[in-house]
Amino acid sequence: MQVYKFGGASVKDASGIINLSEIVRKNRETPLLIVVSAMGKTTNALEKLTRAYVDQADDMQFIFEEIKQYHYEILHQLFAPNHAVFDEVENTFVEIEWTIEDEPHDDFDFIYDQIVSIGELVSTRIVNAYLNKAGIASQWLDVRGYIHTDNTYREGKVDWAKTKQSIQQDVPALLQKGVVVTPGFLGGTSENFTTTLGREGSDYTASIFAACLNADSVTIWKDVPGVLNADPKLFEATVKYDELSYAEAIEMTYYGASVIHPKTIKPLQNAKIPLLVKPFLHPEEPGTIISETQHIVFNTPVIIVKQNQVLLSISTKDYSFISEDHLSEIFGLFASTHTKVNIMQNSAVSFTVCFDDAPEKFEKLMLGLQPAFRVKYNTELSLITVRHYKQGLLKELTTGKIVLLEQISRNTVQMVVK
Ligand SMILES: Nc1ncnc2c1ncn2[C@@H]1O[C@H](COP(=O)(O)OP(=O)(O)O)[C@@H](O)[C@H]1O
Ligand SMILES: N[C@@H](CC(=O)OP(=O)(O)O)C(=O)O
Repeated sequence: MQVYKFGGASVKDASGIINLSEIVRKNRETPLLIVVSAMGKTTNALEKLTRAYVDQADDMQFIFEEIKQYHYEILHQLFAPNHAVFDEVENTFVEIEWTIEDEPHDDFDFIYDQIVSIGELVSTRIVNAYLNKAGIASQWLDVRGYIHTDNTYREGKVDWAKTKQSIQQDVPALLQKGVVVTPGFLGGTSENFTTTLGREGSDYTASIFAACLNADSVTIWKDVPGVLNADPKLFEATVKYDELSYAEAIEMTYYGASVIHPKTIKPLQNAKIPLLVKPFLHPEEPGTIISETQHIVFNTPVIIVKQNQVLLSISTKDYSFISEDHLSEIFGLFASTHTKVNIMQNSAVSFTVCFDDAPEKFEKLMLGLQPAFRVKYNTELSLITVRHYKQGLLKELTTGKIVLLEQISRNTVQMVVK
């Protein structure tokens, strides 16, 4: 069997959904499970709605209406007005209505998951209905009953044993009857609440199903020809890799190559399942294949840029050395605020650390650090990582920029620049 994953960009409008159905139609020789993300930028819009609800902002209803309108316009282009999918979508939106009618309570992350998950619940119902309308037998699977997580809302941790058991129990039989369509990005707790797996987590969903079902391959359909040596939105001349090893792909995603979610590779590597990254607009092209292969010579360096970074310098107040005890206290705060360290460096009296700017986490971090340490920080920075680097390229990348921190190893250079 195979797993396909279609991201937001591929289902952003009616023609995207028609294109998806054509890709599926041409590839139905083996059983197929399809993971779909929210349409276009719906998750961003639902995040805005969650914020507006928690703040009880005046524009809350307006934001919600815009989200509904966007989906209904697409529905009208794909279905006759009396089609049953209209009720299915309406009923899903009603779940948000019920949530936002009540006063918001304290647990922002819980509220976030209950509202933001609607994006995938709606998109998959639309895709499933369209496949059936196009003559491709398809069933909708509620992923929340199959990917079991703990209750770490916004970053659900998968209970692999339970997940494997549920998926293996039901999904193979469903796949015999036709295509199975399921939401990406979501899981469910033992109390039947919805969780999300972290932003852009639908790639990970595809990888979880593939590992549990021992799939022949996973294909993620993207708006790019495959994995490129850099983000084409930031660099003009990019080169596609025909082939990558799991090891290289896991490094690239760890450093921030957003084309694949960082958690995607491990389950596939463990089960030796190849991952294909292919262009949804040119499905006949080979894209990039990521597999066990070892012997790839990198003539083209990989460039990864993470924007919106903070560089925080933490020093003792009395010029005493930064000790292991200090580091343990500092790391404790990073762990408790769920702040992932992207790069770090220490000197005698200071410890410097770079991470993604997330205002709520940053505020909590500062509150924890300020009583014991002196802290200075810079924001709006970029973290540039170059793998398989060449000296000339590093110069080119930093021309006109101030390098605030640099780290070099045999294969990788990382620079925090302003
Ligand atoms: N190394 C890279 N190769 C290809 N695309 C990249 C790379 N790094 C970043 N990207 C970006 O990833 C985007 C595709 O990922 P994403 O927007 O998450 O797709 P989807 O919404 O379909 O999951 C591309 O449009 C591109 O801008
Ligand atoms: N819709 C979610 C999950 C996801 O993976 O989306 P996409 O496949 O469009 O990156 C998000 O935007 O975070």
